[in-house]
This record gives sequence, C-alpha cells and structure tokens, in this order.
Amino acid sequence: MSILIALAGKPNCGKSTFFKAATLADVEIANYPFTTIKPNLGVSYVRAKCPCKELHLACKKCVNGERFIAVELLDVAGLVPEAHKGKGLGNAFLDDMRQAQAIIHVIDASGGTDIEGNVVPIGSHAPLDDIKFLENEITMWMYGILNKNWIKLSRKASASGEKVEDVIAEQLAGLGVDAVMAKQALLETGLADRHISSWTEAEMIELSDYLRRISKPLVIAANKADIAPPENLEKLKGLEKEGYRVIPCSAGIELALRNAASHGYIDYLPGDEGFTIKNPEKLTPQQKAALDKMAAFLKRNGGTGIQKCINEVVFGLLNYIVVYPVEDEGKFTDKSGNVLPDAFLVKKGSTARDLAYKVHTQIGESFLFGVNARTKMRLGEKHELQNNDIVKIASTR
Ligand SMILES: Nc1nc2c(ncn2[C@@H]2O[C@H](COP(=O)(O)OP(=O)(O)OP(=O)(O)O)[C@@H](O)[C@H]2O)c(=O)[nH]1
Repeated sequence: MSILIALAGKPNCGKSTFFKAATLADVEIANYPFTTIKPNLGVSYVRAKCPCKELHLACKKCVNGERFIAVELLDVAGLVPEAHKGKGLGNAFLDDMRQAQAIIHVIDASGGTDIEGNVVPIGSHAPLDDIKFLENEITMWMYGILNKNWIKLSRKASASGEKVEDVIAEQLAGLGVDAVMAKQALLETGLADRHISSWTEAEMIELSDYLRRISKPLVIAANKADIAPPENLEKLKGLEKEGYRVIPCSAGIELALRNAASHGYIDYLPGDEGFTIKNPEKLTPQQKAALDKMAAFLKRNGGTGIQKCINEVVFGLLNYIVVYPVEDEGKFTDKSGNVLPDAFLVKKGSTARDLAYKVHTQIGESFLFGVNARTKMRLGEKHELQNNDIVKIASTR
C-alpha cells in the first residue's frame, strides 16, 4: 500500500500550485514512473540519500546520489466553513480525507486571503485562524460519525461487555482509527475510567479532536512565504512550541523552478537549496532578475520548502524509514545486476520479515531470514531494520 497524503487548504491558499509543483516530474527525474492517477491524485516523491555514494557503486536509480521514492498526493477540494455539515463540496472533502494517512495543510502565510479565500490586502488576515478552521472541520466530522447511533452502540457495548475502544474503532474504522488509537485517546482525555453514559457532548468532541490529531497528523505548509510579512512567519513558527510542525514554503517558486528545469534553463532537483543557470547569457534581464529573486528566497529558506513538507510527513510524522532489498548481498544488486534496484518505505520498527511481505506476499510467506548486506550478518527474527539498511531476503522460493 502506498502512502497517501492529503493536501488541504481554503480556496486561494496556493493548494493547486503546491499540487502541480509537487507532482510535476522534471526532466532529470522523469525516469521515475510519473502518472496522474486522477485529476486530483498525483505521484510525488520523498527525497532520501541513496547508499550508492557511500558504497562507491554505479547506481542508475538516483540522481547525484539523491533517491526519489513515490508517495501519493491527493488534492482535496472543498474546505469551506461548515464543510462537515455538507456545505460547499464538504462531502467530497471529507470523503477524500477519509483515506489519507496524513495531511499537508497549505495556508496562505501572507495573510492576503480571508477565511473563504477572498483576496484582501497582504497581512490583513491572521493565518493562525485558518489552522483552527481546518482542524475544527475534521474534528466535527469525526464527532458526527462517532455520535451517530452512539447511544444504541454504547448500550450494546455495556450489555455485551465489549470494550469501549473497540466500539470506537468499529465506528471510525473507515477513517483510519484503530483500537490502539482509541485506547490512547480515552486515556489522554480521562474518559477511560468513566462510564459512556456520563460523557458530555463537549467531552466527546474533545475525544474526537484527540483522535483527529493521532489518526490524521498534519504539517503546516506556510505557503506564499516569499511575500509573507516576517511577523506572520514568526508567529507561525511560534506554533512549534505547541507541537505543530510548520514549514515556510513557496509553491509558486517551486513550480517556476521545476518548469525552468524541465525546459533545460536550470539544474535543479526538488529539495535543493539552490540551482545553477545553464546558459546565463541566453536569459533576458527580466528572467535573470526573477531567478535572482528566487535564488535569494532559497538561500534564506534552505530551499522552497515543498520537498521538506513531503519528507517531514513521511519521515517525521508517519515514522517511515527507507530500506533497500537486494538479491545479491555481495554486489548489492538484483539477479540481473541492477544496483540497489528498489527503495521501500517501511514503518520504523519493521523487521526483515515485514520487508519480505512488502516486496511480495509470497516472499513473505516463504521467508527464511534476512541478511544485512553491509555487514553480511544474519538478522534475527525481531531485529528492527534501520534507515538506509540494505537487506537480502532469503526465502524458500
Ligand atoms: N507569491 C506567491 N503566490 C502564490 C504562491 N502559491 C500560489 N500563489 C498564488 O496564489 C493564487 C492562488 O493559488 P492556487 O494554487 O490557484 O490556489 P488554490 O488554493 O488551489 O485555490 P482554489 O483552486 O481556489 O482552491 C494564485 O494567484 C497563485 O499564483 C506562492 O508560493 N507565492
């Protein structure tokens, strides 16, 4: 199963620009399968250091030692006030949200659009309000589902002795909530040792809010950082003290750079902190000035921020690591001699057997043991794989 990230935000925040930029395969990474699955579903990539450089191997799967590994990005339309009540495209919005493992919340950090996305003078709308707005819509949607048939369900649970966390997980299974999450939420909100019949509406909303945070974790893409007043960015960064992850970014600049790269004007890889102009003498003064401005932003910001958002979701929020299965642990290749042929995203804590299943169900079923290709040591049954591990899977197949 591929990782699905939802891109959400109010109208005019730059979400479409972000989506276009993040799913545009430029010339250099075009050997990666690029497909737009549906108009609002695209393939994007996390960027990781390929082990080939450290091992002095000639690898055809990376660009300058940078490996791009596919994830899916869903452009979720229809975030408007009261979407959870079905306003606007509210139902489509929430249906899309259902399947996502995490959210990139694109906000207009420049404060140049109001809560409904209407253009207002830069700095006149507080972007912090947008954050609460999205969270509230998702929380209230979860609460709506949890609350449906709740009395009947809770009575049934009391009568049969079914655990409350199981009832919650059953009710919210379609949203990616499991019993472990439900149990955690019950403990954290202090509802674990209170009978369901005594829960108030406010307490159930608080429980739903907690469930939202753990089942749909999010990063905040503080977009339009190129034109945002510095005090807005500072305030947004300040949210990190509250546990938020905030990444200043410019989808506009990322899109321009990927376009420039695909037309051969510059050398630029998504996530780079700078770029080089290929033939500066061919540029008009206006083009040169525009590129200089973008270069200054990249330098200030350590890149455009778009790749950082994707990487932060996958490695930071969702705790994935990259591992490389090989068939020949001596040469780090598959049977045909391709160096480090595949890069897999697996959850931290996965074992060689888990990886075997990920490669193919049949390989998982006939798994014997794993070998760390770097050290040639056999991996124990419970041994947890580390980021960047290269693993030979031995199976009876
Ligand atoms: N300065 C600046 N402008 C941006 C950036 N990203 C997007 N914009 C501009 O913001 C406006 C809205 O961008 P869109 O990508 O269409 O926004 P959206 O959120 O998809 O809007 P809807 O399609 O209405 O939902 C456009 O004029 C973009 O050019 C950015 O990083 N910097």
